[in-house]
Amino acid sequence: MTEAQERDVVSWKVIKRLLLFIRPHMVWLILMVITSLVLAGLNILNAYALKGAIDATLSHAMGQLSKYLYLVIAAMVVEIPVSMLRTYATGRFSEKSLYDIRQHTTEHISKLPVSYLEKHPSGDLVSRLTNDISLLQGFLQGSLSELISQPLTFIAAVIYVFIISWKLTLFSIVAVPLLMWLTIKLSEPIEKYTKSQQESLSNVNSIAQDSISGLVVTKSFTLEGVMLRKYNDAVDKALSKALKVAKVQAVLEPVRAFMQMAPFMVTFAYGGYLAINNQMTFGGVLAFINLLNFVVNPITLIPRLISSFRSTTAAARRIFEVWDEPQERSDGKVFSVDKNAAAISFDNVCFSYNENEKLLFDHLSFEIYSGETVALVGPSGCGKSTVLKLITGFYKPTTGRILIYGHDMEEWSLEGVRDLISVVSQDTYLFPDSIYENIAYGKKDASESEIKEAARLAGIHDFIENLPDKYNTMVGERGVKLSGGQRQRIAIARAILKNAPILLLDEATSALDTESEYYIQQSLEDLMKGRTSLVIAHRLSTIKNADRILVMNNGKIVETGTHDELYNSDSLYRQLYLKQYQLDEEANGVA
Ligand SMILES: Nc1ncnc2c1ncn2[C@@H]1O[C@H](COP(=O)(O)OP(=O)(O)OP(=O)(O)O)[C@@H](O)[C@H]1O
Repeated sequence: MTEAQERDVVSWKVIKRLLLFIRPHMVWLILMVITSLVLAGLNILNAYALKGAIDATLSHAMGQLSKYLYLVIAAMVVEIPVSMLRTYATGRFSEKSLYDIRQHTTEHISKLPVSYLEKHPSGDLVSRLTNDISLLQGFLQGSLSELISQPLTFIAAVIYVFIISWKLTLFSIVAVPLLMWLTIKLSEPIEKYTKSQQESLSNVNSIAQDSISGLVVTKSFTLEGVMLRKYNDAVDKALSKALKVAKVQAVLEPVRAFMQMAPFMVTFAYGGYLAINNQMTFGGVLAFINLLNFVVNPITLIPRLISSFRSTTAAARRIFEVWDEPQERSDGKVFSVDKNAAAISFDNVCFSYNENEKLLFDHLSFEIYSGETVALVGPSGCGKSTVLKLITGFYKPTTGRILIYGHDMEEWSLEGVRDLISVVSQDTYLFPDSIYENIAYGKKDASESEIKEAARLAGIHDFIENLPDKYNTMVGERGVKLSGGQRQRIAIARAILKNAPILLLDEATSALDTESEYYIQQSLEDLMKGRTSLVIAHRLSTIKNADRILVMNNGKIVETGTHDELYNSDSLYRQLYLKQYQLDEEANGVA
């Protein structure tokens, strides 16, 4: 099989998969095709009536003429409801199918593992959801029904023109197969170009999204020019691919125009000759010319249909790539919380993000008991945040086990584990929604009083009440209208509302100034009461009160103890503490 043939087989497989997915709406597609065929049939009927009417007029047969007139009126009466039905069926089929495709894609994305989401720019996924789905839209709204109905119309029209005059038919469409072959060959690169054009557009989207979400940083470092250049480079690449597609389409245009005009030129010349020599009636020639549209149009549509088919295949493949990504597992059980067992236990856990890479955790073992507050410290990059990603099941240990309340993580359902955990991190994400909703996300079906109580405990209620829209105040993407401390408090209120037994704090106060940090620390300490807490603190001064401090280095726990125990010994903790103290002093001195 040649490369081109292999590509065609793959393309058909992609279209077959698309059609199988949207088969619940096939009845509307079938209706769309049937109504298109009826309309085509009516056009042929009109051509037949035209032929009859002209021949009747030329032979002064009044009775015959009125018979054909009634036929045209009857055709019109049928045509009106049928075209209405066709328009509705087209809309219903395409919109319902697109709805399903969007739903399935979004749902699949929401179930993708964090490892996939961390490796793929979100702009790329957004682009697949928007640009690629728009390409499918064009196909489903028009090209697909044409792809099915036009060949049928063509066959019906060819049969009728053959009946009128087989000689004229052969003469007029003799060059068409050659032109069709030429079209198919010329349009082959379109699929490849469209795929890379869509990939470039994804890149444009990613850069745009990153630039917008990082706008504050961009401006503060006066990097607008750099970002703009990056963006323009990406747009230029997408443009050059788009122009390549346009070039191929432009080359196809003269072929299309020739395919459209040539049969008419032949018919005028040869049909006129046959009529003058009484081998055909004038009505027959006129009907032939009229019907020729139904022979020629499907053929001239071929370049556009092939081009649409190829673009659609490229877009569908990009969407299926997402569908084929393995989802997070959804099996496992929900166990009851056994407070006698360690809440979290790492048993000889080995882990690295990428295969063949040095182990980040090398037989890491520790336990955190129910009700304990444990701090995890260690040099930057030693894997503290990764410990949290393993506890929340975002990543799996390469070897070893993680136990939650005595049960292997592998036996737990991931949702079950996550329901037991509240995470508050320095990178507080607020949804582009109201403050009320942002807190309410902590608990399904939370009542208004519960939400306000959580806000009160987080020390943010009074602030919210003083806002013009109070709890209905909208927070922009990432909560740009709020200070770091206010965002942090909303996140804490959300965690309070969730009321999970395990609390994971990932440098939750590191982004705040000392004063805000002090107040938030109070709220966090309230939140920690009666829960099992694992705290990663950037500022070691904030974890002095932890029941135990685990010091991690080179993938293992190297020291364990209270602040006093560790500080008063010759420990890595003491070194880290003193170094930070020195850095803080220097920073304050500069300030
Ligand atoms: N998704 C990822 N894919 C590949 N490597 C990663 C990923 N996330 C983190 N790493 C790497 O794993 C190592 C540990 O990262 P982690 O964020 O867990 O460290 P940390 O101790 O929390 O660091 P810090 O104190 O600086 O926040 C780092 O070398 C980091 O580059």
